[in-house]
Order: sequence, then C-alpha cells, then structure tokens
Amino acid sequence: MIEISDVVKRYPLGEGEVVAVDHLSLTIEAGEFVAVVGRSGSGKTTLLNLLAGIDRPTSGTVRAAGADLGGLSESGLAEWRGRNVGLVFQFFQLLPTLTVAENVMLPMDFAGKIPAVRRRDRALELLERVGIADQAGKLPSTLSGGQQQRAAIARALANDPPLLLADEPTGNLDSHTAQAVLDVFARLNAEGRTIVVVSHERDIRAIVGREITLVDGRVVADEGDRAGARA
Ligand SMILES: Nc1ncnc2c1ncn2[C@@H]1O[C@H](COP(=O)(O)OP(=O)(O)OP(=O)(O)O)[C@@H](O)[C@H]1O
Repeated sequence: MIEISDVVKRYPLGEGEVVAVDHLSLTIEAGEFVAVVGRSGSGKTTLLNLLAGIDRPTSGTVRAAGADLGGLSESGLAEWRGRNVGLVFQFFQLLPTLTVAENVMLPMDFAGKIPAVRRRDRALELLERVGIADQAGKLPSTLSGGQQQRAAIARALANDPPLLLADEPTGNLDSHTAQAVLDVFARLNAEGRTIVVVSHERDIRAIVGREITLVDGRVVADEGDRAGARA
C-alpha cells in the first residue's frame, strides 16, 4: 500500500535548512494499522504529508495506493488523493457553512467517483457508521469535538479510499472522547482499511498493530506484528 525509498525532505530555514525527513525508507502493507510516534519536530507530520502527496520529497520516491507520486502533476496528485486517501486532522477542518451531511458529500462532488444520486444516502450511511446520523442536518459548530471528529472521519471515507491518514486525530479531544474515536479507527481497520495515524498520545499503542518511532526524521524503532490490529 505504501513504499517509500530513501526519502529526504528539507525545508529552507533562514540562511540554512532543516532536514525534516532524513533518508527514510518504509513499507506498509494493505490492511496494516500503523502509528507514527515521536517528539514534536521529529518529522511525523512531514512524513504524513509526503504520503498524502500534500508535500513532495526533496529526493527519494513515494509510492502509495498504486501510484508513484513523483510521476504525477499537481492536478494528477489531487485526483489520486481524492480517490485513494482519506485525511483526518487534529482540528477537524469541517467547512462551517455547510451541514455535516454536506461536508461528507463534498469530496464525493469533487472526485465524481460516487454517482450523484447516491451521494446524500451514502453520506447518511457513513454518518450512521460513525454514530452521528442524528447530527446530519446540523452545522459543525453545534457539534461536540468528538462528534466533529466523527464527521471528519465520515468525510474521509466519502470516496471509499483504501488508505486513511490521520494527523493527531485525538489531540484536541478529552481522553474518553479520544478513546471512542480510536475505537472507530479500530473498526475501520478491522474492515480491511489501511490506516496510518500520527500521534503524541500513548493510548494509540493499545489499538495499533505497528508503531514506528521517529527521531530527527529517521526511524529509530519499528515494532509490531505488521498484521494490523484486525479484531
Ligand atoms: N513548512 C515548513 N517549513 C520549514 N520547516 C518546516 C516546515 N514543516 C516542518 N518543518 C520543520 O521540520 C521538522 C519536522 O516537522 P514536523 O511538523 O514534521 O514534526 P512533527 O513530528 O509532526 O512535530 P509535531 O508533533 O510538533 O507536529 C521541524 O523541525 C519543523 O520545524
């Protein structure tokens, strides 16, 4: 599902530069549930952005969900991402003027993968799956943090992507709500979806099948059974 080879990502910083990802190679198989952990500044978000094709490496290759991302144009990357990758962020990033159901339908409208007549029903089914079907007609600002993150997960699933990438998805939630959101991820992995979660939180360890630790943009530990946490 993911194969990155000898990837380096440098950012300019003042007169010099910072090496965010440093000669990193990694393979993640379909169906794995992987946590990427490490201190602030260790390169976790940079790695996730490279996997999502949001950022391009300075050198090295990134293959994900059947594509060599280096060979895609910006519009090709956007199309690939829309069909193959679901993204979940710490601060949810729901559009405030759209209802919850409309937020979930938006990626379907962009990608055109789901027929137009199916989109509203599919949005409601996805909201049902994450346990907030009753919030479908509301604006995001009227939902709790946990409900907003569930809505964001439903949106990430809109185009039925094989790969889910989440950046600190529980970082803005209390521990009880965070656990409930992690349970949603565990269920999605049990259904076969490949999931990579960047996290500071220790509670992620209990549910993932594999934990990759970064220090200064390098992998210093890679632990787990690699079979995912399929229940
Ligand atoms: N757009 C950018 N421009 C310049 N430097 C950057 C940029 N993005 C990241 N960096 C630097 O790259 C390094 C890795 O950052 P990154 O955000 O990937 O770490 P992180 O492990 O996700 O940190 P955190 O847990 O705080 O989010 C840091 O030194 C950071 O300052």
